[in-house]
Amino acid sequence: MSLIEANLKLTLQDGARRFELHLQLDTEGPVLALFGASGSGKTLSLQLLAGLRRPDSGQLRIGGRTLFDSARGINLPPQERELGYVFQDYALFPHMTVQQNIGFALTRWFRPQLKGGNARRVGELLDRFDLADVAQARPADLSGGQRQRVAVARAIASKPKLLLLDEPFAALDTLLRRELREQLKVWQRLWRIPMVIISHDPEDVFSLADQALVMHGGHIAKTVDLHQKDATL
Ligand SMILES: Nc1ncnc2c1ncn2[C@@H]1O[C@H](COP(=O)(O)OP(=O)(O)OP(=O)(O)O)[C@@H](O)[C@H]1O
Repeated sequence: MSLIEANLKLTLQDGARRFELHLQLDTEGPVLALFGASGSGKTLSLQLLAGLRRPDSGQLRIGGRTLFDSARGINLPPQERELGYVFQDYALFPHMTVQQNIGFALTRWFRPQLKGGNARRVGELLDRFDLADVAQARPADLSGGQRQRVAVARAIASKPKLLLLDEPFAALDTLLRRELREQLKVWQRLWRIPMVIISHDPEDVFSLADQALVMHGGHIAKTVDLHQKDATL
């Protein structure tokens, strides 16, 4: 079965500036890289998948489930899409501790305490992501690498069907980048969560993904099977 089946259109207009996005893909993943020049439409594409922006028209199915279909009037809100999102700047809640950030999706405003299986899940993530020592710290008191690990742990806490990562290594130096890339690979294998990763870095693409979607001017200009020996982007 396809992981993502999308045929989505969106036109953005701001004065004389106009951008037409047409995201058309049918892929099994499990790890996809969205690669392309700045302004080619990568972040917009991720926002359409996540439901953070509404396409003008089209259909979207993830794991066989229809999330959007303009003809049938279907548009599931982000919280019902069962997706995890790691934002470029991580977007951690500054007033919450690491533990509360990770547990956020598992709690409700009227019942903020983590109980039973959810508490165990957060404990497991704190250990796995090497964050147990900083569980009670707030994001401002963490290193860049720790913040990134909190963002990934928070995004997978509720066992999403697909994890979306927007430039997850952009804010990190080269050494840390390499280390976290290897970690992400290990986590992906461990939890078997399909992923879509935006990156400018061919090294990320080749080491993490099964398939690269090369975006250009708002559409997918080519799809590259990265398991081919002579694959080029
Ligand atoms: N309201 C708008 N009106 C017109 N064009 C817009 C509007 N908002 C965004 N755009 C354009 O949409 C394009 C795609 O933006 P997007 O953020 O998806 O690019 P990107 O590929 O993620 O770039 P980067 O790698 O720099 O993050 C950009 O060229 C941007 O200028």
